[in-house]
Amino acid sequence: MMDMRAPSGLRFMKMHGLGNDFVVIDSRGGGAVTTPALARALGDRNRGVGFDQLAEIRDSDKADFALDFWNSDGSRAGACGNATRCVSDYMMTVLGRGAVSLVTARGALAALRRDDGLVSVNMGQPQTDWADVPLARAVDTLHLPLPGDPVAVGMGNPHCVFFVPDAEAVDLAGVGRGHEVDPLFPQATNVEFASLTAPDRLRLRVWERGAGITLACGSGACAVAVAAHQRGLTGRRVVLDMDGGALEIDWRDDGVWMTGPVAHVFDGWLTPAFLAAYP
Ligand SMILES: N[C@@H](CCC[C@H](N)C(=O)O)C(=O)O
Repeated sequence: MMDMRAPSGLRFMKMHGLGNDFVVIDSRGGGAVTTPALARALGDRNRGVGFDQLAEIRDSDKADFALDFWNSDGSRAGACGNATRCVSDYMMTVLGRGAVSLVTARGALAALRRDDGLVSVNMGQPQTDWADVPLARAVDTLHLPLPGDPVAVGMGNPHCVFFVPDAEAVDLAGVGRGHEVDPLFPQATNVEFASLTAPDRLRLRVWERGAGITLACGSGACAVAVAAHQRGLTGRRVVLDMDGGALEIDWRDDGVWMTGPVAHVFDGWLTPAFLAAYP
């Protein structure tokens, strides 16, 4: 019988930000362990643990830690705002601090815990040039040549933002995948449908690249806030109401700040047998 007091295998943490859920592996002090096959297997909600994204914490000589992101289909993601907030909160506890620095594929980021317990991350400046999103050819990112007149914004990952009269009425499951793989986005894209509900508030529903419909998307919320301001719909500070709850976005001179709740739900151990099956 397995001794539950002395688990073997690989430890993981299960976290979420507004229901956007994550498996987090802390690989500091060792080598990276995630492969596309392991991410896909772990992301399976029936045969694995299940998650929208996997985040792997690694050592960094430039910041407190580095973070790599994987989607549940096994693909890599350059940014994940909600996982960044969750892992930063964990690292602030580990390091006994109220603020941390980190490095992701997009570069150096900073996070802090506010007095009200909510966690903020500076996601950096948005990428509004077509080549940086990236798009397949030179077009106006504020008015893409696609039906629905969407906006393209990069937040370290690509976003295609549609402003619609009523986000609730969109058949997200029906149209999401088609937009995700639109040839204008050579690396595919996250897809957002947003409607203005107040001068500083939007309702947002998200189809994520590599994960499908999720309850919330941090980088998506940032992209929508940037697009809404660029289109003259809002100021620089807005609240985004998603299926899993609300995020505050503030596009400041030093970058796009995102603030919201985080949750560390449980820890577990991946068995040696599971790990051996998905090298
Ligand atoms: N949930 C995330 C975004 C995750 C990455 C995305 N699916 C991609 O492939 O770019 C967030 O909170 O930002």
